[in-house]
Amino acid sequence: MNRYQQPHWQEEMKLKVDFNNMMKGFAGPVEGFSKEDIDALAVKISEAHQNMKEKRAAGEMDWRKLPFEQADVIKDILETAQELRTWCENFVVLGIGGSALGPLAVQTALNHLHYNELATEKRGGPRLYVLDNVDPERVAALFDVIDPKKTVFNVISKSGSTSETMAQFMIVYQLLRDKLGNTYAKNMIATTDAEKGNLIKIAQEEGYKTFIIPQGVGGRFSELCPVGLLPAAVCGIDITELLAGAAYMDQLCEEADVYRNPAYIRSTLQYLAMERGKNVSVMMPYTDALKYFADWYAQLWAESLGKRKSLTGEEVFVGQTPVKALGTTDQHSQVQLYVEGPFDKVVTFLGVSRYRQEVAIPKVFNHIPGISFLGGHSLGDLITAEQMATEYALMKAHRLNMTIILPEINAFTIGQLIQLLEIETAFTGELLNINAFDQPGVEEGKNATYALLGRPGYEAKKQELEGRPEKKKEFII
Ligand SMILES: O=P(O)(O)OC[C@H]1O[C@H](O)[C@H](O)[C@@H](O)[C@@H]1O
Repeated sequence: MNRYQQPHWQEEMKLKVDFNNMMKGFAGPVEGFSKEDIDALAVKISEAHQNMKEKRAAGEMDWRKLPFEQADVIKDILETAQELRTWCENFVVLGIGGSALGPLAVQTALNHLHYNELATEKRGGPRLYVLDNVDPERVAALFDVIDPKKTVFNVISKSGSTSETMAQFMIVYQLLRDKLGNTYAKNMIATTDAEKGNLIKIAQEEGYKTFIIPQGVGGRFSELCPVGLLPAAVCGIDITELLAGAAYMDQLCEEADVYRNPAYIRSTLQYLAMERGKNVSVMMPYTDALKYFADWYAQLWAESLGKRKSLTGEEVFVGQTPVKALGTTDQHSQVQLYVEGPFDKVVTFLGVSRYRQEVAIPKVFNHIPGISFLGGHSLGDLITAEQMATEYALMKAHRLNMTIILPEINAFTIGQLIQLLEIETAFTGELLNINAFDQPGVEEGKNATYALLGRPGYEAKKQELEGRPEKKKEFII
């Protein structure tokens, strides 16, 4: 029996949403929304719920099945991870966007925060590197610090054709062949679509271990399939707990009543905020462990909701610009803007009730009142007080904000958070009447890259790129 079936564990580890001033009457002054505002959307909400059901039945949202229906895949992942942990010192993800941000977010949340700096015997597993760019300096620098023979490269691409990932793959392929000869395939794992793209074909021809990204699971919704589960398992994260947390949240989000469904209520409030011109959604965790969750959320929210056309073809130009912030760090950088700048933001804080480790501030310098008040508290007290103070400052300035509270950071709560934000994003897409699962704006850029690099068959596209220089610009200054 896994833990999501245990009621005490569920309740104790359940994520909570504090609406701060998003809802009138809950707390604080006036800016938030009333029950009447929400109830006025009752028809829309019930249609959106119905549409979600239909899409799920049609297999368009199979990421919701991931916490429940992958027993064979999980077995394969766990066995592979166990074998790799006996010899692999570095596990390198080659991927970008949805094929990189989830592994990075989960790793940072659930493994040691200075993980990659620890000696192997203390870590009890390989270092994880997520190479999500084609910056030549960064790629070259990786090869300075890893021994390719003791490294496994996990090339991840849903489409199997993303230029950045394929370029990285080609570089690693050559490197491994040069260093390891014909045995190189054991250092390569491919995670991709069962049919689409070049990667699956190469993987099969070259004999790589392969994991499949299921149909109906788009890149930015793929953390809980082998995309995220394999790197997590290899690095010692309890993926069963991660999935149990997601399953638990998924069940809570089956609820049709908006007031009882955590994803629907957050979606509805965001939708109302967008209607009032709140075009920016800030995600601000008060823990370094969730720093990269803000990056993962940024892609999820931006690509899913930033759309020109509605489902019925009208030009709507909707979406909310996601902003990544970190508490307390960005209190000293961005919060001035949030409190006094334009009234165009909704801030979501990610708070933690119990930090996994505490550090006491010693009672020293008692004769200096300006700092002696800190002595005797813990850093956990300080960061929590600063989070509450920022919520208060925003409320006082009538700025919309809400808080998702994790009882503590563990695989079960992280699984919940992933599922909550994915369902919230999909449901917001329904409220906005747009397709939350495509990204036509990005495809255009991908095609333009092919054209600029002269990929055969894209000459026609190249012609379309009016005004784009075909050669590197001569910079004048
Ligand atoms: O996983 P891949 O097919 O390589 O795609 C990687 C990324 O490519 C594009 O930028 C898409 O807009 C993203 O949604 C996707 O996550």
